[in-house]
Amino acid sequence: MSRFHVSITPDPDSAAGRPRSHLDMPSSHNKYSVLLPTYNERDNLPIITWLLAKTFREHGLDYEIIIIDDNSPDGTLEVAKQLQRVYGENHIVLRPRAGKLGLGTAYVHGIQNATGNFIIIMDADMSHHPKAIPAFIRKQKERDYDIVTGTRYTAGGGVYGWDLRRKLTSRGANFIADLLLSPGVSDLTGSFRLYKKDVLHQIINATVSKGYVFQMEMMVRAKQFNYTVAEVPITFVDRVYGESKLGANEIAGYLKGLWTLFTSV
Ligand SMILES: Nc1nc2c(ncn2[C@@H]2O[C@H](COP(=O)(O)OP(=O)(O)O[C@H]3O[C@H](CO)[C@@H](O)[C@H](O)[C@@H]3O)[C@@H](O)[C@H]2O)c(=O)[nH]1
Repeated sequence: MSRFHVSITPDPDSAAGRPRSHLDMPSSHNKYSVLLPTYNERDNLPIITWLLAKTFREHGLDYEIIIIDDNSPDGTLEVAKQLQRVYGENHIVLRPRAGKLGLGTAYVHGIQNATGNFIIIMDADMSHHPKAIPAFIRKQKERDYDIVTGTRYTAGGGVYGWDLRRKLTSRGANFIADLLLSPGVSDLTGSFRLYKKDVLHQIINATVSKGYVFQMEMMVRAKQFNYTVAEVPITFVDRVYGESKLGANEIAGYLKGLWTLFTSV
């Protein structure tokens, strides 16, 4: 007898009598482009890529993963190239840059060659789990929302693994942004979001910030353009491998960007 035991878990969708996904139809022609900005994510990239591919495949969804690496010294790009060989060029697209140019411009760079009609933006460090993506897509389809944004700060959402300083920084950044600009979203600094591509194009063209404040400004612009925004609770789990790039410079840049927006919008 084999020493290996294979356990087959019933598909929750078919168990519930739902159609076997394409995420509950009807627009199965949709394609999802995931933008993954990376800086020193060598250890995280294979895991997140595998989980993304698994999630999309299980639901019969068309997808591509666009990796925007800023010449990471840890060799992230080499890992990305290997993953491209495994998953294929149609599923892994490489959009490297010559140096560390910040998160905001990484998204702009990534979207330029995206072929999906929907764009998903998320971190590559496993703090955003791909298993939440079906909930984003279902929510989008509910009322054909322009944007679905993940929120840590609502019932069902949460943050794990941060120390008190980091929690206060995040809460403080949200509180100040909400006070000054009130874009009507409960998690302004989160970066796990689904956009219609045309919507994201217009928002990005109007967005002037660089770095981490970019996420917050995008919600301000969405409100200006009257786009419909829905929220999905997410659990943010602090990275296990590698380090956060959110240092004092990024925090100062955030506050400066916030003030510039407040005085100009
Ligand atoms: N290409 C590129 N990628 C970058 C850069 N800086 C960061 N990244 C990538 O952007 C993602 C998030 O960066 P982290 O530095 O790990 O962010 P964090 O501290 O976990 O911050 C999280 O919380 C912030 C506050 O709530 C969020 O604003 C942020 O987006 C993120 O979700 C990771 O995939 C990281 O590799 C950069 O300059 N260039």
